[in-house]
Amino acid sequence: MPRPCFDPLLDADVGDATCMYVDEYDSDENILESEVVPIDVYDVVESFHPHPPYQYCTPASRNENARMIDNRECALFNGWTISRIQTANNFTRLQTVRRLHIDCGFEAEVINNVLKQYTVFRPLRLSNESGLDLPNVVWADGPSSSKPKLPLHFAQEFPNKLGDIFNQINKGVAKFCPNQNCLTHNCHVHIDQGWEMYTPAFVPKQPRHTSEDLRALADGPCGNDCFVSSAEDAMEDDSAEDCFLVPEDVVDVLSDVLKLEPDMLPCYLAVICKTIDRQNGDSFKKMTCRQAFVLRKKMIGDEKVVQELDDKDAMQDGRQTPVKKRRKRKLVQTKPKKPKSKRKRINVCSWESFTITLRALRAHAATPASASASSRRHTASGIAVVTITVCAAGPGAIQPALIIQGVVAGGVSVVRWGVNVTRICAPCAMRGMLPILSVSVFLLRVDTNNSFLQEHGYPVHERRAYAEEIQGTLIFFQLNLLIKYVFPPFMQRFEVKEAKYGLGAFALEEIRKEDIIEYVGELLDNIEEKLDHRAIIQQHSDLNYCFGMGESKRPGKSDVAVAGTTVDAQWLGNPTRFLNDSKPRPANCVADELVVNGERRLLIRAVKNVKKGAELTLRYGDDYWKHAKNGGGP
Ligand SMILES: C[S@@+](CC[C@H](N)C(=O)[O-])C[C@H]1O[C@@H](n2cnc3c(N)ncnc32)[C@H](O)[C@@H]1O
Repeated sequence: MPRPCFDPLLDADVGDATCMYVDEYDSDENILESEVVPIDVYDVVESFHPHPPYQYCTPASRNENARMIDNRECALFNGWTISRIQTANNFTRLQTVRRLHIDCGFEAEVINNVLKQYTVFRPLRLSNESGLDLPNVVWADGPSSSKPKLPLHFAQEFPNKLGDIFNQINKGVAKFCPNQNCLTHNCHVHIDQGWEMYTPAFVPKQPRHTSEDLRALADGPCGNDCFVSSAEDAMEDDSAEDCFLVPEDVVDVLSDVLKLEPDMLPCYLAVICKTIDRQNGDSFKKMTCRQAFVLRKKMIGDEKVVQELDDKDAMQDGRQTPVKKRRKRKLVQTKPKKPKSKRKRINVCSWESFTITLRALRAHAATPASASASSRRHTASGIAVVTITVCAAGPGAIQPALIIQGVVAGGVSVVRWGVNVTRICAPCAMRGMLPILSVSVFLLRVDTNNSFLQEHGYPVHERRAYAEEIQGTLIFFQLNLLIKYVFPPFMQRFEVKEAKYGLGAFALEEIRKEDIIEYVGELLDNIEEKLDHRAIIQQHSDLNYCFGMGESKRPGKSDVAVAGTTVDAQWLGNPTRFLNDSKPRPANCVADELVVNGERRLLIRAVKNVKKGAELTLRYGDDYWKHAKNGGGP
């Protein structure tokens, strides 16, 4: 029955059309309470189709994957802009259309047909709630056929011991969200869809080589006390007394590393253990390759290796060819090899663009233990355990193709990446997919004697807090890099190398005026909270990668406690983090702030042509240096 409707705002009876009755009933269906709620009514045109609701996983660093597509890569839509990129809106629209074409694979003609009805194509994204179907956006009504679900068998259960290195690593790995737009571990969208355990957990590797195999594998001794040159003493290795001189904490590190890389050459093991800098009156300076060799032998046990390999053979024989004769292994003492000239040490990665990332990793591993940018290559006491997940990814495709794991010790990489990444990317490209390299990095700080804290005189409470955080604890961070056509255009054009002030970014080819690259990093929501321990590291290392947005667009200006106003490239970033201050000369780049798809982003834009080999620079501004003078850090 129609009831009169009184709008308290209008103080008038407005009839039935603009209000709704909300009634509460008792169990006998009598109205207990009735409320009249005014409602807004809009005329809906027949052609209106509301955009279906969708959800993003909310990334911690939403701008991480925003590769800007320039007109050389995609010139198709240039005519669509009113003028050259001048305004944030124009820019956003152009980027959006280019992504539709390049990243999402829509034909230019299809996009054109949809958009040509607009004189100037209208913003494709009007607000946070409406807009564009970007790749990897998870739709509320479930993934469409073009967005394959991650198979559930990726979920793995594994036993964990508290305090064990694998426990620590796996805690971080378990909830890593595979979405390239998402850097959140506990991303509820993916977890809701049963993707919690996307990344295979770290499990201890089984050794495949006996000690003597390792001697045979080494190309030659790396120095006088190398385990290879001491092969003649091999028989006495078991009772080698100098191994008892290795302190317990160093032995613990060795034992942890052996769980990750049981077949690592003792010379590399020694490098890692050497990074534990014991000053304060302790006589132990470094582990020798021979000590590492003997300790490995004691920990792993050659008989166990042989037994396990035989068991594995037996299992395979049982499964595949019952009649196949089992190959018996024997423990043999190999003859010592003739020492060759000094072995060429480590060739980590021949894939140049990836080396940049590795360099950054090494810097991370080393930073807290070093006093300045220039010395950090030499003083290092960290181990980074690196997982690289290579995903074959097209629109929405998120299946990891390969996982590479390894260890990077501060200053020295001890991983030999067994896989040429281009090989993996090639088939993706052939299938018309965009190869995406997604990198997760786990940095394990090993600073068991707090030496750097003591050295730098932190007050006791801070020391404890900091030590708790880093000592034997996993500092977990991830990098998601979108790599297209194997070499990402921006990485190809930059080179990070030694500059006047630490590392700097140098042009590998001429960079033209108005060329752009995004400054990416973690988008910090609450500066005061999140910069807590960063401040210590920044102050200590004298390096600050925070870039303030809003009023100030300079690195280091990070004291604005407003959501999303600082991009911190300390742990996540691209080579723009290495742009140094041009002072006192004018800079060749400036930073622009843009709102792209409703999110604040920073672009570094060349303001003049930059010649090949020249350093790319910015003006940090006086505030930055005032800040640094007053104790550095944010
Ligand atoms: C955003 S980082 C730039 C990359 C840095 N050079 C590195 O090695 O990682 C900013 C830091 O670089 C150093 N820096 C950059 N420009 C400088 C300049 N003109 N003079 C002195 N130090 C500078 C300062 O330590 C500053 O905190």
